[in-house]
Amino acid sequence: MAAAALEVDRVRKSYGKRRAVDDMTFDIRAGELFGFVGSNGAGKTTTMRIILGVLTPDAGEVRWQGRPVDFAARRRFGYMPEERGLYPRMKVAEHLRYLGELHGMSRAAARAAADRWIERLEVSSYASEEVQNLSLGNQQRVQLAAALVHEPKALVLDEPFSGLDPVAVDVMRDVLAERAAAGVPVIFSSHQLALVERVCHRVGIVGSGRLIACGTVAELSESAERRLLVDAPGAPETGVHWAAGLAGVEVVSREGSRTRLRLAKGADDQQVLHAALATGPVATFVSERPPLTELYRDLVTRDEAEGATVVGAGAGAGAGAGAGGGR
Ligand SMILES: Nc1ncnc2c1ncn2[C@@H]1O[C@H](COP(=O)(O)OP(=O)(O)OP(=O)(O)O)[C@@H](O)[C@H]1O
Repeated sequence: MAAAALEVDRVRKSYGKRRAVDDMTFDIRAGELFGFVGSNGAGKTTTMRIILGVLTPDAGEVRWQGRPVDFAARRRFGYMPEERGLYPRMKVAEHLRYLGELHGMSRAAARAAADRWIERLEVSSYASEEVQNLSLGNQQRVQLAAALVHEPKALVLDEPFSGLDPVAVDVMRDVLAERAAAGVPVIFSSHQLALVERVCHRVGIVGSGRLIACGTVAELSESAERRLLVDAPGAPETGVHWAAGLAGVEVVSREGSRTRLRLAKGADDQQVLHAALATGPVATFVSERPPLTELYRDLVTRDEAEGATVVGAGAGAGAGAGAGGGR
């Protein structure tokens, strides 16, 4: 297990009376793709701006490799802001070279890096165009190149996938996975939960400024209601279902002899098996993991109903929370 590279420790930020980020604690490990998800206004952008030092927290701190993040460390981070931040009238290649030099690269190194990323992100045909003449999706590819050009040690990306076509999504995903594989901790926010589930090692779910859950999707699903898929070919396909009336068991869907069931916490799956066997042989009896989209809905709804409950590995833990979260 890689050690925490970037730690967000009990960070708070208010705008006037509104608490935008409240006691936010999590870490991102070297080589990890960390998905940062949550409803609109939950506090993701504010947290990422604090990581980058664009905003100062009211309390708490951000650490890089165990030390409070300072200007020198931040200079080595790559950032893709939500509002994007390219100069519209600058030419693509020129812009990337300029940003490389701004981050301390030599002219030759900045030129080589700009050329490399232009090619990797498939915007070569626009290298001499002004940024403003590119489509929004292509501007976004350039924006990613801008975050990468100085070979950052950590990547913080605010909704990098929004508005991209499917091919561009694949390019973006591959580049982020490559960077992570090279040891770079990568955090990105997104509302595309299926994508987050596919690409991220761990996920942090934010609700009302707090981290309400954090871990691998498998870990997050441990706190959710269990699902079973049961195929009982001998059971009648119409009429009262064989699982109806079992304590804590809900029939979610029914397709021929196959049934999907939801089990409340503490419900006994053996009683389900007995009931299924009572109809004849059982062809399938497997636990299913709900997709992140459903886990997210359950966790956010539960959090809103219960208040400050924190679930999952590392969520809300104290400084240096490196607990749990295997891949
Ligand atoms: N400059 C600001 N002044 C006042 N309130 C702000 C400011 N920036 C953010 N907020 C408030 O802070 C809260 C968190 O906003 P933030 O942009 O961090 O959310 P988010 O999770 O990134 O949302 P989204 O998914 O919509 O981008 C919101 O209630 C927002 O209205």
